[in-house]
Amino acid sequence: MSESCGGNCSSCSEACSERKPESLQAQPNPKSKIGKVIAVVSGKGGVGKSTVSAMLATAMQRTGRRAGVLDADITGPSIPKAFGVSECASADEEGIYPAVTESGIQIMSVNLLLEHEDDPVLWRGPIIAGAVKQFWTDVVWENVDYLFVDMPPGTGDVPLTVFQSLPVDGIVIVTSPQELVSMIVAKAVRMAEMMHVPVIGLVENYSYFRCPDCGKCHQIFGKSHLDETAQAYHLPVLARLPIDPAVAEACDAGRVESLDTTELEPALQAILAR
Ligand SMILES: Nc1ncnc2c1ncn2[C@@H]1O[C@H](COP(=O)(O)OP(=O)(O)OP(=O)(O)O)[C@@H](O)[C@H]1O
Repeated sequence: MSESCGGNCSSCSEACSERKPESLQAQPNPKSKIGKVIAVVSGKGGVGKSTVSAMLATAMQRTGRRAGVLDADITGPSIPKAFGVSECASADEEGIYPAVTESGIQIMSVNLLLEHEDDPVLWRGPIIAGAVKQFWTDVVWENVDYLFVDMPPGTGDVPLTVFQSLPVDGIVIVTSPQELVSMIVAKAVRMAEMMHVPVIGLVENYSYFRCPDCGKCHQIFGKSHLDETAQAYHLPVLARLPIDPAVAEACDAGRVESLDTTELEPALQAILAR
């Protein structure tokens, strides 16, 4: 240790034995109060990750706890539309305020900062990652018990930034039957291990379609391989959601909060057990 050591390793380049490992975690806005942070991830786009994030937040809000959704899917933001929120976020010298949905869920998305929601976001990776970090550091999350982070698909810049900068308490992996599920889960599990974040479990979307006439279930995308994968990685299957035209309609119409979330109850319980 140098004689002039002030105990601040971040402003010192000396490789002394007292050097403390630096945390890359960002401080939230001083006005924010956030309980647990749950990341919702998928291997590729379109498997229903945003829908599952929105439905989990809806289910959580229904328990009387306060939910929030941080839309980290900057180039494909779908959270405001699913909740039917179109007004811009407001801001003052204390920070940016999330939009609040009909049932009181706080949401923040790049779409709430754009003049027109159909404006494309043509930013490079580091800028996108920086914007997501700002959704943590600059946004005033008011007493959110569970903040769901709708991640962009895959393992790029943004997921890395989220796992390094936010204190993520657990990951929910969303898959679909037609994916190479074992590879997708393997990648997510490896990423979670490297980031020291526990995986809460797996949600399979588009699992089956129940015929409205005869009630028979059809596996439209073929046989699911989720059970074998879940066993191999010692992970629980938290839910299997059917292909349901009502889900697509509700999300398109901005009424995700009107959906029945009973099927997600085991996922909710597993999250609450964290
Ligand atoms: N179980 C379901 N039944 C019917 N439609 C669904 C279901 N889940 C999702 N959808 C619809 O599929 C579309 C894609 O879903 P969503 O946006 O949630 O996917 P995503 O994985 O978040 O995609 P991306 O990562 O590309 O944003 C949406 O229109 C949504 O309403």
